[in-house]
Amino acid sequence: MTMTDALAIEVERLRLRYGTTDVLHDVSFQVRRGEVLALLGPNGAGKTSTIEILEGFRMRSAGRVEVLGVDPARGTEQWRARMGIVLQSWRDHPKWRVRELLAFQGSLYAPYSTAQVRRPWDIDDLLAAVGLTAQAQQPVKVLSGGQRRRLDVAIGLVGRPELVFLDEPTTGLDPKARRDFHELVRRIRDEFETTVLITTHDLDEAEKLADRIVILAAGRIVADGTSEQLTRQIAGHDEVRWVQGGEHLVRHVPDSTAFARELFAREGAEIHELELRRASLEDAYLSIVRTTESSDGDAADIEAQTNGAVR
Ligand SMILES: Nc1ncnc2c1ncn2[C@@H]1O[C@H](COP(=O)(O)OP(=O)(O)OP(=O)(O)O)[C@@H](O)[C@H]1O
Repeated sequence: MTMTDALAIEVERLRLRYGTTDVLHDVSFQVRRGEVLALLGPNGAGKTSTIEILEGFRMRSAGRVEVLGVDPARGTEQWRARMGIVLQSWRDHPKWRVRELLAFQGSLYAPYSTAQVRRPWDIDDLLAAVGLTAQAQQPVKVLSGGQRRRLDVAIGLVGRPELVFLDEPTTGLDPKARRDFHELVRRIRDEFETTVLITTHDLDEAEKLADRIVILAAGRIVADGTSEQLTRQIAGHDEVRWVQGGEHLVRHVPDSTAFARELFAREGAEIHELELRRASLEDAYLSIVRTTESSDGDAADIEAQTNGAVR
């Protein structure tokens, strides 16, 4: 296997311009096969535009892009059959019954079945995996919002994709459905080594699911690393609270456990109501995005921050 075979996605100095506005500026990142990558960023950062370029739905202005070894601008039907896509917006198939729609969508992938990957996914198994067995015979139009979202996910997975794009897949799902969905993503990664690129505004979800996180802000990559690496990047954001001599005290420190140990060694029995709060991915995300926004879009500043980001 060459280095390129080990990568599902390679993006190098990608640029996108709408009219006179640059939306993506020299975006570079890679996704390894079998990896779950979360693409995070504020509204309007350029996540959907990036994904649409990778899917072959939008032309780039400059840069090099390879998805499953192919330039998406020249992607064939055979290449497309190896990918699954779950878009933000609903598809309109109101009269179809759930099982019938999935079976039809699945049949489109049958010609692309290989000895290694049997396509499509067994429909009853897939219905069970997304929690729609009870709705199998219902028309799509009577599904609730969350059930409809599960069906969107099932449509994205029915072709047993090597790579799946999930654009905010859990919006509108209840907590149980969200947890089931997380299990499903782990299952397709572990059992089928599916590569997953997910966009989400739910940082807890990104932390739980993603092997790696890329943050896009104002069309630039401002961080790229594991959740732990990103969180460590904002060292000094752990919070320690305690009561001593009737006084409520708060400190922000790089390592709350080490600080508490030292505090106890020094003050011992004087310490009451000790609380430690570790910096979360959300703290890291907000800090990274805030720094980017406060630099007022100055390219030189952003370049300097990007060089300092975890890579
Ligand atoms: N067809 C278009 N013509 C002009 N500008 C566009 C077009 N599509 C998107 N944009 C602009 O490009 C920028 C990036 O949009 P994009 O939809 O990629 O962001 P996003 O990160 O996916 O946002 P969200 O989190 O809100 O979905 C935005 O400023 C948007 O207004």
